[in-house]
Amino acid sequence: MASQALPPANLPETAAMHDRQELCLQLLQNVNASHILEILPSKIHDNGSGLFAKEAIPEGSEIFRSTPLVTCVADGRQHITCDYCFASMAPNFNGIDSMKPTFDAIAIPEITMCINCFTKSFEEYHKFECDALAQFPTAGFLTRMLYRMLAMHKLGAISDHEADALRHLWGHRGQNPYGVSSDIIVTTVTNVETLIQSELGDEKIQDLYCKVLSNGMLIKPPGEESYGGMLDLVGSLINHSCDPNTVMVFECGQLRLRSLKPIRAGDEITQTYTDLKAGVLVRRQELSIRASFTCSCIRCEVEHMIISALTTNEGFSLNDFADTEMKLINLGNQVFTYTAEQLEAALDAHTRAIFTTRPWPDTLKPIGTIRFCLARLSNNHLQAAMHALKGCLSTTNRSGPEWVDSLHVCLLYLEQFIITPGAPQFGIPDMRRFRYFFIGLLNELLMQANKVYGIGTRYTTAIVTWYSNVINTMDQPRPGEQGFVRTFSLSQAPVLMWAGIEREMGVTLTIARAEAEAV
Ligand SMILES: C[S@@+](CC[C@H](N)C(=O)[O-])C[C@H]1O[C@@H](n2cnc3c(N)ncnc32)[C@H](O)[C@@H]1O
Repeated sequence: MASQALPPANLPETAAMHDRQELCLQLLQNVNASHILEILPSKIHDNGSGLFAKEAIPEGSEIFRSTPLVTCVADGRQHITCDYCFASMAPNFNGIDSMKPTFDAIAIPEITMCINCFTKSFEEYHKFECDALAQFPTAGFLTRMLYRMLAMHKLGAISDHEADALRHLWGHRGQNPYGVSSDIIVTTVTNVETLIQSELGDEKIQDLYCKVLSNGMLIKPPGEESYGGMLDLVGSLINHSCDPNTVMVFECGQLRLRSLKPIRAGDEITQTYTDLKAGVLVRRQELSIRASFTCSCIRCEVEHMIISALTTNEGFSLNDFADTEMKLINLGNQVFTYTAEQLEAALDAHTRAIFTTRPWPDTLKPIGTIRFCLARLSNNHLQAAMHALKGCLSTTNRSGPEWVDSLHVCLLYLEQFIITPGAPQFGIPDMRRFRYFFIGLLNELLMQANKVYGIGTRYTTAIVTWYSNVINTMDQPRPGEQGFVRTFSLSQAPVLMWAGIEREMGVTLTIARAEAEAV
């Protein structure tokens, strides 16, 4: 049912979602939940709401599926990705074919769509959105989501309870949500109002824009750049932690929320709003700019203590450290403007500027990311494999999406080396050992990906195909067969030694843990 006024004014502006329990129940009824959930005052911060588990949820399970209120393709991908179903013409980053959907696209001004999707989107919003966006081709994805929501509102595609819920989400108006200044918000709103000819008026559109900026989330397939953005009403109620207990997966046009660890009845459900491959200072900076808060989760507090101790021992300041980390991240972002030698020299210069007596510790972020950059730039498969392995094993955090991502990228480099090893060199373990190490890690990737993303998703299906192709070429014992765990560990030791990685940074396979528990 269409709402004529968005949103109805039956509560003060400041009322949080949990103050409207009947609305909360309606929102939760509209998602396909596998576990009982509730919306209550957040335990993490003051005033706002949060999503809570009402019953225990095991690790690696689906919590709910929801169709987002609005989705939108990412900036720069408008001409290669369908702006309705997200099918993509772009090659995916790892070249696994089953991850690449195909479609018959039609290009309309500023975006591309599958033929069938065009008809559906025309009815839902395109009728009004298309001409408006053609006059504002530089609009970023969050602004395009605002256009879309206003077009949807005009066409009656936003229900009363959705409009009501939008009203009670946090918007950070006046606090530069997503780092967007008040001036830009006003200009954007004036543009949108003229182009879409919404009858809502400045104030309500500004409010809605701030809610889009504060609650819009990225759609990011595993291991790839973001495809787009979405606003999901229940998803928007999930607060941030740098040690989150859930992950959002976008699959078949739907948001799937999955548990990353066991969640007890009464626990608040959390997700990350930031890249967990960054260190605490950069994460806090990013969260403060984009989401207007300082994270004080346990992981942040512990990491902060470690860095503070380093600053005292090594004689540099927290600001020096944050600046250097930013410089290293920028090196990684501009990786293709360097040669491997130049990148190594820049890494060395930046880190020596603060760590004068010893190298940047291997487990301190963002060294893992830089090692992957070195792997990318290496024109020698052996060097690339060594850098990638060091990058992958530089973290002690061995679960969740970041670990899946690291394992995946590392395995691509190891596979290249195994296929084209080059002339044997002194100190390199024999290829048989390398293969056992590789298949053990690939099996680990499969098990971790199933847990994080769920069995049968596009990603895990592609990993299954990869694993099946490789396993056929392997000698026995294979993962799951008697003797494999021992063979893996005998193979891992010389590989780590060759790469100069401490033995204790090696991988304990999930199947090894299961085997040990069974004894
Ligand atoms: C997407 S909303 C989350 C739901 C929000 N609590 C509500 O009631 O609508 C994001 C906002 O919640 C607050 N928030 C989320 N996680 C937080 C955290 N860990 N610490 C402090 N504030 C947080 C911030 O104000 C952030 O901009």
